[in-house]
Amino acid sequence: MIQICNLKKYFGSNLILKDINLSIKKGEIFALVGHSGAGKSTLLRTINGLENYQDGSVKVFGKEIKSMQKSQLRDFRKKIGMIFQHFALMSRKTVFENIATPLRFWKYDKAYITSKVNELLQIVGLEDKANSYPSELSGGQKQRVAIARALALEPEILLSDEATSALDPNTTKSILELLKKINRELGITIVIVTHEMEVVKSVADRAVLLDGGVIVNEGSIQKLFLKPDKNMQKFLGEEAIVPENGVNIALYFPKEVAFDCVITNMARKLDKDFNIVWGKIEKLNDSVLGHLVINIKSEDKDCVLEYIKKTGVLWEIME
Ligand SMILES: Nc1ncnc2c1ncn2[C@@H]1O[C@H](COP(=O)(O)OP(=O)(O)OP(=O)(O)O)[C@@H](O)[C@H]1O
Repeated sequence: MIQICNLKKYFGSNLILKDINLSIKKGEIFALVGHSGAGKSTLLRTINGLENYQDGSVKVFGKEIKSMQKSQLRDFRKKIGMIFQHFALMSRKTVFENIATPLRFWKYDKAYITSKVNELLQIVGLEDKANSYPSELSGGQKQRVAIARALALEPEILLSDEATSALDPNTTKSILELLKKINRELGITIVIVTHEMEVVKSVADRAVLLDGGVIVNEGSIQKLFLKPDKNMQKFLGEEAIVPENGVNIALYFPKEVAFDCVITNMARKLDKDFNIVWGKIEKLNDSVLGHLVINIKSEDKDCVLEYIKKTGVLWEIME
């Protein structure tokens, strides 16, 4: 659905996106992740033609954005909704009118607008706020209005630029649930820009990690988080503090073995002592992942590794 090849984007003489390659499938929730200034928003905005690009290709629905005429671009943008961190609502208009704005622009008839806006209010759970003004709403409610407005023209893609960054954790959770519902029930492909790991973990199917305009990691959420590589570890700020004696082994439990009693079975079978240095279990989208670091005596290394290899648990020696 979205195909980006060898994309280069300059602002003046500064190269901001450096040879980006990625492809986003229909129906996915895809995240562009990275620290501030990594180029996430710029990359997102090339997808709906809000930013131009100097080199490479950005194809959406099979069409190259750079080669679209103005009128083609207008029709194309109709199929792509967008939401922002600060909602971008019109303060002098009611919730109803905010949501109706794109429909009025495209000159839909009155009856259709009324029924469409009411349907959208129901989807986002704001049936009782049609006549309220944005200033009378909480942050989460404002974002719901913005989502309803973004869905008004029945887009195939929804772009979300830090849509939950200004919200508290509980509101973030409810907005993410809404985005998941929209993805699942309306079949809309969603591309999310975020610097919040919790957002990526709870909704995305796949992600790319951007650093200085370069994709430094990519793949399914399970792949990125199950056994984070050096780039992911740096981004996550996870600095493992481990004992200096013996051998430290990091264990990663994929969902297939997440609930197996691997460690207690190993201790019983091998009759070896080990320390648990640290561990965590977390929810990734709809699956569960465990991560544990153990410390063993150097002389036990071979037999412990031999045992672990048979369990399906991923492992690495921490140097
Ligand atoms: N209109 C612009 N003109 C010049 N430089 C820009 C413009 N927009 C963005 N940049 C620069 O491009 C780089 C990437 O910005 P971008 O907003 O895409 O990053 P980001 O990863 O989305 O970060 P943030 O979350 O802080 O917005 C930054 O160095 C920024 O200063």
